[in-house]
Amino acid sequence: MVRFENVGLRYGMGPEVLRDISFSIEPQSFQFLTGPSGAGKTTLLRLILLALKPTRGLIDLFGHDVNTIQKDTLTALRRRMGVVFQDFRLLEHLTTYENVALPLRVQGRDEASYRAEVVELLRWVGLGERMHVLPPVLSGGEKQRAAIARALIMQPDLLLADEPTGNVDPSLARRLLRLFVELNRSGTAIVIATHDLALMDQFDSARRLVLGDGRLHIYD
Ligand SMILES: Nc1ncnc2c1ncn2[C@@H]1O[C@H](COP(=O)(O)OP(=O)(O)OP(=O)(O)O)[C@@H](O)[C@H]1O
Repeated sequence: MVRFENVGLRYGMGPEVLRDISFSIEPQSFQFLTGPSGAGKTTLLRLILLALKPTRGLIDLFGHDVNTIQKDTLTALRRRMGVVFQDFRLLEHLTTYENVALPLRVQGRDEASYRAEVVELLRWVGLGERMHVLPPVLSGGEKQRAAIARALIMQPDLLLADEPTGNVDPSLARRLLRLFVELNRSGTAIVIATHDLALMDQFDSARRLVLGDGRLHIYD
């Protein structure tokens, strides 16, 4: 579903942050993306999300070359990807329920057609009791799970999560990992960017994409 061939990226006139990156993400696969701080994990995720264009090389996303993609195709491809940002990006004036339902509302869907779906997803992430409160009242871990639910409501083919356990204690990190593994078993491809070694060790059969010095090393 994602293929990079000799991709390079530099910001403005700066040095190349990513150099000759080649790899693929297969449907229903699970991988960690890791490497030291500043290695380019977020940059790589932003390339997949079409938030950045490569300076050189080829990126193929769901069978489309991102360099020649039309704007309407771009929107359709973005919809196939769910993303959990490092800083959650929840809207503070909307309840947990409303935040998670927002992508559906934006699509113009009628609330009656999705209410049960949103409630079920919120229960699945353990926020059944917190759906009517505003984000400032949620704990870090609850915000994290709300952000995950919002990324999942559109049933993406690919879920990208940037440091999803960065702000939670180890026991919640384990629960979140179980959530991602369960989701993967139901068919979603997953990329988790993290430098949490303990987290990766809990799922050591997962593929590891390791960034360092602008290059990518793959451990299957
Ligand atoms: N908008 C930008 N403009 C210029 N340089 C940038 C920009 N964003 C990131 N960089 C640089 O690109 C490099 C890679 O950054 P990136 O955020 O992708 O790394 P990371 O591996 O996600 O780091 P962390 O683990 O700390 O989040 C860093 O040297 C960073 O300073």
